[in-house]
Amino acid sequence: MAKGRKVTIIGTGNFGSTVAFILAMNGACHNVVLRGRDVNKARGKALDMSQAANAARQHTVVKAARGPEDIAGSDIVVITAGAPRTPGMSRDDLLTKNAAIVKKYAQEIKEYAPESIVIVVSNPLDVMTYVAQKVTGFPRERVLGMAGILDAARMAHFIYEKLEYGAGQIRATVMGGHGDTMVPLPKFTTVAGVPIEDLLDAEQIGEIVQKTRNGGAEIVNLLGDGSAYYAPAKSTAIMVESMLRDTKQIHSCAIMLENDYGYSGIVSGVPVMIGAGGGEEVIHMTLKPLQQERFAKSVAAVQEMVDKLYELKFFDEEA
Ligand SMILES: NC(=O)c1ccc[n+]([C@@H]2O[C@H](COP(=O)([O-])OP(=O)(O)OC[C@H]3O[C@@H](n4cnc5c(N)ncnc54)[C@H](O)[C@@H]3O)[C@@H](O)[C@H]2O)c1
Ligand SMILES: O=C(O)C[C@H](O)C(=O)O
Repeated sequence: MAKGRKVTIIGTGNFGSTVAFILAMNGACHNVVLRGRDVNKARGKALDMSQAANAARQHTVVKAARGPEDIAGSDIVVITAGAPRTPGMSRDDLLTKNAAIVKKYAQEIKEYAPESIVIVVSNPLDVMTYVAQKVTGFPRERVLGMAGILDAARMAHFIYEKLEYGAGQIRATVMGGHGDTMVPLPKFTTVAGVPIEDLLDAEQIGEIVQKTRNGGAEIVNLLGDGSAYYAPAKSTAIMVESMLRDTKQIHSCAIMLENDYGYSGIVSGVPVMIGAGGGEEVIHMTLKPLQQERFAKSVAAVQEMVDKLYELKFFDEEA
């Protein structure tokens, strides 16, 4: 029998479970594997989702990993393990805690699924993507971070709130890091092809940009005990399905920059063409000086956290 496509989700909390559920409901692949700290919990969720797939007449089977060896043969591995922030915290406050978790699982992926494509979602997203790329040593096209699709979806929603029309037709663009310095790009944003600058005034657009930057924190404050997961999980599933179906569509993703937008050796969010090979090509847009300046600020914020990890000797073999 031909080998089916296999997607492993590491971390079976709110985010990981929701990504797995979306993939199972869409029949995105043959196998979804849940790798969690608590094997019985992962088994319970896997059974529940496999039964849901049957109800949906889908062929996807969800299984729990009993140990790291069960991730072998994965086409794609999504790392969702890590603490979420709670009210009053910034994503950056999760740096050292989540870096250790991502490092552990990146080592596991390197050993057991060396041919896989890795999608990182744990926060702070850009630094965790950097950690996963350095620890696995995979080429940059096989280590991507998910954030830009989510941030653009939020921006689209806030545009809809102002306009009260156009839902589903709004194409927003956000680049830069997934933090307070992210760079929403109104000049690359349209409603059914109409530039938003023809529909909203500068003050309204400024409010949308600010709401987009604050989109994650708004939900953290409302939930009280964790962060958003429905829109993040759907955004991740879009990336997974783009790879499985080799769509070659462009999405904003975090990737190690190599002579892109004036930077090398640091991760940030940029438009990437996604296909069967992962992030197959970084797409270069012409930025205006103010946009370039904002992007530079965002890259510098990520670089600062990466430097902190080097100061802590985090990347040394024995650390
Ligand atoms: N990139 C994005 O846009 C985005 C969006 C939402 C959430 N996130 C991030 O995703 C991560 C997960 O969020 P969530 O809502 O699923 O949180 P959650 O608390 O529901 O689940 C966290 C998962 O990580 C695992 N985990 C925690 N500590 C661990 C450790 N020391 N070792 C191994 N596993 C450990 C838990 O067992 C659980 O499975 C967080 O870091 C959050 O900030 C990112
Ligand atoms: O805001 C968070 O901490 C989680 C995530 O990065 C988000 O944007 O929803």
